[in-house]
Amino acid sequence: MSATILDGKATKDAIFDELRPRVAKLVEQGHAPGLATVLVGDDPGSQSYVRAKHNDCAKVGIKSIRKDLPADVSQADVEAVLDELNADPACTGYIVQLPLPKHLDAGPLLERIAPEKDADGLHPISLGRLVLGEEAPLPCTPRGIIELLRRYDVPLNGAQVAVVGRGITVGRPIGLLLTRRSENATVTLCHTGTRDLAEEVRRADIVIAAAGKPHLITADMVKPGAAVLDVGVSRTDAGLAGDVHPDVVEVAGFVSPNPGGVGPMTRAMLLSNVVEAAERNAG
Ligand SMILES: Nc1nc(=O)c2c([nH]1)NC[C@@H]1CN(c3ccc(C(=O)N[C@@H](CCC(=O)O)C(=O)O)cc3)C=[N+]21
Repeated sequence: MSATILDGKATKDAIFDELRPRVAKLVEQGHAPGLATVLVGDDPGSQSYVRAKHNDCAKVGIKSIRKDLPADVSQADVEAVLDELNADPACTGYIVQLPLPKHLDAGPLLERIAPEKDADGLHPISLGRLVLGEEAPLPCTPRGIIELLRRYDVPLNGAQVAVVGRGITVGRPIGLLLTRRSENATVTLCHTGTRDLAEEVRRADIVIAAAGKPHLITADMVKPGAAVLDVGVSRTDAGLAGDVHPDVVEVAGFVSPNPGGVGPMTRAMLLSNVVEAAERNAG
C-alpha cells in the first residue's frame, strides 16, 4: 500500500486555469491586477523563488513589477521603495521576499506595506483580522495546504490535526485557519517544547510538518491512512531534505511531496490573493 500523492504542481496549474478568466475580466473592467516583488541581495534560492513568481504572473496574465535591491541597501532606501509601491496604482499587491539581510529591521518594513496591498497575508493587520474572523488576505502557505486537502477530499470537519512548528509563516497561522467553523478541525500545535512529539503525531488524521528539521516525521509516528504534508526544506549534505522521511509514504493515506507539493500551492495562493484584492477594488 502506498499513499495517494497530493500533487501541488498539477493543482497549481488547475488553479491558474481558474484565475486566468478572472484576470482577463479585471483587465477588461480597468482593474488590472499587478504584483510586485521586493528582493534584497543575491541569495540564489530567493532569486529562483522570485523568478518563479514572475513566471506565474505571466502565465495567468497578471502584470508584474520587480524591485531588486543590492545586498547592502539601507533601511531608508527600502522604505522609499515600499512607499513608491504603496502609491503606485499599477501595483495592487506586493511582497517583500524573506529572509532579509541581517542589517535590515524586517518588522517595521513589513508593517510599512499598505495593508490593502498585502499579498502574503502576513501583515500584522491581516493576521489580526484573521484572529478576529474578519475578511483579509490569508497567509499563502496555510491557505495552500487547506486548498490542497480540499481538492483531494481529505476530510477536515472534526479531523485531529498535528501541526509541527510554530513559525510565523506556517505553524502559527495554520491553526487559526483550521479551527474556523468552515474547516472545523481540532489542532495541536507542536514545537520543540512538546514532551512527546511521536505521541501527538500518532493521534493525528492530518500531520503538517513545518519545523525545518530533515526527516523529523518518521513512518512509526504516523497513523495508517493519515494525510501528511511536508512543508520543510533543509539543505543537507545529501541535498534538499523535507521534514518527512520518505518511508512515510508506505503508511500514510495521502502525502504531499517536496518539491511538488506545498511550494507550488503557496505560489498559487499568492496569485489568488492578488486577484481577490483586485476583485474587491473592482467592486
Ligand atoms: N515574503 C515571502 N513570501 C513567501 O511566500 C516566501 C518568502 N517570503 N520567502 C521564502 C519562502 C519560501 N517560499 C516558497 C514558495 C514556493 C516554492 C516552490 O514553488 N517550490 C517548488 C520548487 C521550486 C524550485 O525548484 O525552485 C516546489 O516545491 O516544487 C518554494 C518556496 C515562499 N516563501
